[in-house]
Amino acid sequence: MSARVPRVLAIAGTDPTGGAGQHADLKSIAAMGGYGMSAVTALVAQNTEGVRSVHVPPADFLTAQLDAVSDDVEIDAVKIGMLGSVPVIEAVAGWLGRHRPPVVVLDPVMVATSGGRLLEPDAEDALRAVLGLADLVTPNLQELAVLAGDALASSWEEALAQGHRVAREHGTLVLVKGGHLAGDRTPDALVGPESPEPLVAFDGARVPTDNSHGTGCSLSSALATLQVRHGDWARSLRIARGWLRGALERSAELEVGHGSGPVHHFHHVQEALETWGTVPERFSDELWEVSAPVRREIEELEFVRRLGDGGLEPERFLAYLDQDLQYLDGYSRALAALAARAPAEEARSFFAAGAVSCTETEAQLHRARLRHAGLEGAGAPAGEVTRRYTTFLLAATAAEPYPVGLAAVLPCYWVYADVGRHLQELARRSDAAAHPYADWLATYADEGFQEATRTARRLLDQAARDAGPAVRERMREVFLEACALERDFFAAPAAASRLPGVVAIEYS
Ligand SMILES: Nc1ncnc2c1ncn2[C@@H]1O[C@H](COP(=O)(O)OP(=O)(O)O)[C@@H](O)[C@H]1O
Ligand SMILES: Cc1ncc(COP(=O)(O)OP(=O)(O)O)c(N)n1
Repeated sequence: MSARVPRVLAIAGTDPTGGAGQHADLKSIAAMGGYGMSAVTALVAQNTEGVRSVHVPPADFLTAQLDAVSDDVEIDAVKIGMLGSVPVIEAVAGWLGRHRPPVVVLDPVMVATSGGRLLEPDAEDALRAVLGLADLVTPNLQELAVLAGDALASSWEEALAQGHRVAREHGTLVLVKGGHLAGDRTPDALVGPESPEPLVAFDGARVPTDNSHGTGCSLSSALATLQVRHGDWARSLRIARGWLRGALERSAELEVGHGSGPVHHFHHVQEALETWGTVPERFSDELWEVSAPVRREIEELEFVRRLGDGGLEPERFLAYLDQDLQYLDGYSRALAALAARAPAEEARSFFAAGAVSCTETEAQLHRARLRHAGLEGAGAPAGEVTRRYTTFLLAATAAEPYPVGLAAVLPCYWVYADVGRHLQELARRSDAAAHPYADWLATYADEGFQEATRTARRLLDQAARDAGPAVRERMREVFLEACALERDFFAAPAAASRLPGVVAIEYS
């Protein structure tokens, strides 16, 4: 199973009421955990009661949309819906010839259930001719009959036989769908070219609802997304069917339109949304808000601006590194003290690992860089700010309640990560041909560091939930004090003291 978010492109028509076409596709892709994109084949004036008119933009313009996406984005899957006309089919086939993504699902849309034609009659042959470009074709019963060149199947067995014929003729998988069967069952089956026996078949009781607008669109785009994740059509279909069933069952909650309404694509996250409304705001959000002025001051510091645009003198950078190395020594001890006092295993392991990483990973990086510049680490005495900051951290983590100690160490994760993002942005905007600190700035963006910041923040929120008002107030004070010390630390390399071996570098 792939853990990456599937990037799925829907090539389809529109539905301004949001229930079918690419609107349904985008919702379904997102509901299945994918990132949805869409290229418009046709603009359809329709609602839950029917199709009023169709406008098909020039096929060249569709090609331009498709190229714009594929020139920029790696596409994991494509879902093709309404194509409408021969030139559009040819444009999509031409593009697929140039950029075939790993998964292609084709829903051969011909007629909306509400009645309107969505494929010109003379385009049926052209549509048949491109079926072989897809990995999976998902016709409803009427579309299946047209593709098979047969009358509408009057039984499920007949539908399966038609599905097998289409699969064999075009060398693709066919999903035979029972949504339009008479009766109270809605089976679906995957049929391949080799055997008339379905590869997998599912059955279920029909959901008693008229809200089935866009079920075919939704199912096919969900399948495209899930297939990227699982690489197994049977598994993807089982998951998609379960989800779609819930979407049909909860469709009445939407109250959209007077006809056959849309399904509830996000029924499965509804509960989470309801809970979100009642979850108290995170304490860390409050801390972040009150620290905004200090963070702005940090961004405006000359040292930060010059580090970002690459114009910082190397000596000042080395002096900063030297002090940071000494700071790391104190920070590592503070994290170890916090680990010792952490009430639960997760926090204990997290801060203990942080203490080790300070000495084993980060300090080594600093030392290597200083060595590269001909300096051994910790050349200058600890500056006044370095001493003040580390003393403060050690006192907070050793002598104050655990939540307060946590509030003291958090800015070094969080403010540093935030400054890092700002520095990266400055570096992107700078016109320094070769940014002298690019590799250093890249370490700020390291995903491991960002993840550690998120964990530290979550642990603080946990600790704040269990703390009384007095401790929370103290957490606020200490957090702000640590932010101010972060600011002073970034400001210090502009001031005075001497790093041995470096020309007149001063550090306060
Ligand atoms: N009332 C219903 N209850 C349960 N499943 C349904 C219902 N209507 C459609 N489905 C399911 O929705 C999916 C789309 O099927 P179908 O309606 O046949 O296609 P289309 O929307 O393309 O006309 C299929 O998986 C089908 O089994
Ligand atoms: C723009 C557009 N594309 C496809 C359809 C048909 O949707 P489908 O999912 O096949 O479901 P029904 O609405 O026909 O049941 C559409 N209406 N519009």
